[in-house]
Amino acid sequence: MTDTTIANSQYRRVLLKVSGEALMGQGSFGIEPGMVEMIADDIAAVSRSGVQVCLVIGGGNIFRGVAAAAKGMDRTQGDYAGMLATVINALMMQNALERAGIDTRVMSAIQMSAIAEPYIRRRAVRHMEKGRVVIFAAGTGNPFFTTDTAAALRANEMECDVLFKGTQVDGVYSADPRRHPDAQRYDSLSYQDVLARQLNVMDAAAISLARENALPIVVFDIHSAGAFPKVLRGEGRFTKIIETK
Ligand SMILES: Nc1ncnc2c1ncn2[C@@H]1O[C@H](COP(=O)(O)OP(=O)(O)OP(=O)(O)O)[C@@H](O)[C@H]1O
Ligand SMILES: O=c1ccn([C@@H]2O[C@H](COP(=O)(O)O)[C@@H](O)[C@H]2O)c(=O)[nH]1
Repeated sequence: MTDTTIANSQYRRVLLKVSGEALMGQGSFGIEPGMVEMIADDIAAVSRSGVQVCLVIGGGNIFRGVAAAAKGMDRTQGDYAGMLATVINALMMQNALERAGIDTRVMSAIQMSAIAEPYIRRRAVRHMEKGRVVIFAAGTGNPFFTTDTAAALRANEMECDVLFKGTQVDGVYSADPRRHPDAQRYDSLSYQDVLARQLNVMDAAAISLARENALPIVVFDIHSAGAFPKVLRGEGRFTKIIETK
């Protein structure tokens, strides 16, 4: 069934960055299938409304190169392992979306022809025009980056209207709210504010890439059912990062 309130949304094409960590649900590692299903149902509702959707999924629930490097692993090798973690998450999400009746394609930045299409920009656009949800896997394909940067990069390439970052927190705060419970949440901020105040909700490369194309970023908490359709309608708590004159 089409949600007409979403169908009337201001957005034509959007990229949702799904936190890898969110897929853990109540756990502390890996994937809780119920959580993937819940997020997939939300994505399905938005896709059915006619908004074109593409996804980048993090890998922090499985592997982060920087954490492995802190324990002595070669950073580059660790980053490749992290990118493979995002492929696992992408396949899980593809399966959940298909069970929800949504056509999907996984496109990987690292060639893996048995399980995913190679990333080709024009093909990705075409898939979305046909109503398929495209899941971009393996980040940028390069070490020393994150999936936030991959999300900003693909959102620019796909000419998305907005990048939604669905994460653990309900917006950008004056300091990390997990460590500073008294931190203040912002309703909106400029790219420059985020960079200058070192508000580490996203890495600087991602913010800079978004600023290049004046791509708005909306940070919201993805942990509850209906969170994605709700933020798309401009409801609930979130922070918008935009260019301010
Ligand atoms: N100023 C800030 N405002 C909001 N969150 C912040 C801030 N500084 C740091 N954070 C932290 O940033 C985290 C979100 O970014 P992070 O890259 O860790 O996760 P993610 O991208 O959602 O997950 P993954 O890397 O698994 O995909 C939040 O959980 C929060 O603790
Ligand atoms: O372009 C990229 C994207 C990711 N990585 C590595 O993968 C992990 C998981 O991604 P998160 O953004 O942390 O969820 C990341 O820590 C990197 O190790 C990468 O190298 N390049």
